[in-house]
Amino acid sequence: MTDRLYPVLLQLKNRTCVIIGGGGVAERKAMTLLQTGASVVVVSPELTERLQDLAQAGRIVWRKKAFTPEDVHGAFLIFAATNHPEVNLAVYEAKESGQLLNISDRPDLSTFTVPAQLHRGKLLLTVSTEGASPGLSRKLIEELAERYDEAYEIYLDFLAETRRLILEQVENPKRRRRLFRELLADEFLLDARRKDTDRLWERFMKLMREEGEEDT
Ligand SMILES: C[C@@]1(CC(=O)O)c2cc3[nH]c(cc4nc(cc5[nH]c(cc(n2)[C@H]1CCC(=O)O)[C@@](C)(CC(=O)O)[C@@H]5CCC(=O)O)C(CC(=O)O)=C4CCC(=O)O)c(CCC(=O)O)c3CC(=O)O
Ligand SMILES: NC(=O)C1=CN([C@@H]2O[C@H](COP(=O)(O)OP(=O)(O)OC[C@H]3O[C@@H](n4cnc5c(N)ncnc54)[C@H](O)[C@@H]3O)[C@@H](O)[C@H]2O)C=CC1
Repeated sequence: MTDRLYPVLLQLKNRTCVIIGGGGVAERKAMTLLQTGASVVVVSPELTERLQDLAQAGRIVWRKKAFTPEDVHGAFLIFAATNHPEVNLAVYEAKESGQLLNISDRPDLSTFTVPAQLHRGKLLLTVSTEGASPGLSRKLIEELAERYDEAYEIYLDFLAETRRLILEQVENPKRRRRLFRELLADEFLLDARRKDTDRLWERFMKLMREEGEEDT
């Protein structure tokens, strides 16, 4: 296997992301980009209603025009999402070296494709089929959404916080590892599901006490 795609998670805060096209696909990309804190620019003579609202509210910048090569200037990520394959190819030609480009109808020419995604607080699940079936990616994410419910948001916040405390307070590496592993026991998730944060923290304190005793 030497043609695999490599998954990465990009930090986009305040980075300029330029979307060429203002239809349904552009809208979907804009919505997920906005959640990252990216600066979103949309180049298109027309926009969907939702994109128009975002432009009006100042959440995206709208360049109301047909694409010209200088539109990609300064972009960290570029999305070519017009309904004209020749325009999407012109974006490909305009791309400067080092810029990352997604072309909605040409995964073969794209530097990256976008997976289907599910966020549960700090937990992110993604599914990709290397372009074989975006519909299947979406379907699998819907299945995962049932299994990995909203409780994971509370659970991940708890794991993040306890991890911080353990790294701060527990020096013995063996003990640390044991604690991290024990925090993955089902009962913590079940408490999170009951939204019982008091109980979660009681359990954690008990665990810390017991672990401390084992070492002495
Ligand atoms: C290669 C890729 C490039 C990219 O966009 O990055 C690409 C390409 C294409 N998509 C097409 C169609 C559809 N795309 C979706 C949905 C999504 N498409 C997404 C990603 C990707 N789509 C990348 C690969 C991802 C992977 O590997 O799995 C998702 C996951 C993420 C996102 O877009 O944000 C998002 C889930 C949204 C969600 O979770 O809600 C649906 C279903 C729906 O809308 O319900 C359909 C109709 C059903 C079908 O066709 O299967 C077509 C044919 C267009 C035509 O008919 O002409 C092409 C072009 C081609 O295949 O060449
Ligand atoms: N990646 C994906 O998930 C999917 C990809 N597709 C592909 O994505 C493309 C776009 O799909 P939709 O958003 O549904 O199309 P759409 O027809 O709803 O929107 C196209 C947009 O492109 C704009 N546009 C047209 N010419 C332009 C130009 N010269 N410069 C700038 N903007 C221009 C139009 O104003 C319109 O806003 C199609 O090629 C389709 O094959 C379709 C469905 C899903």
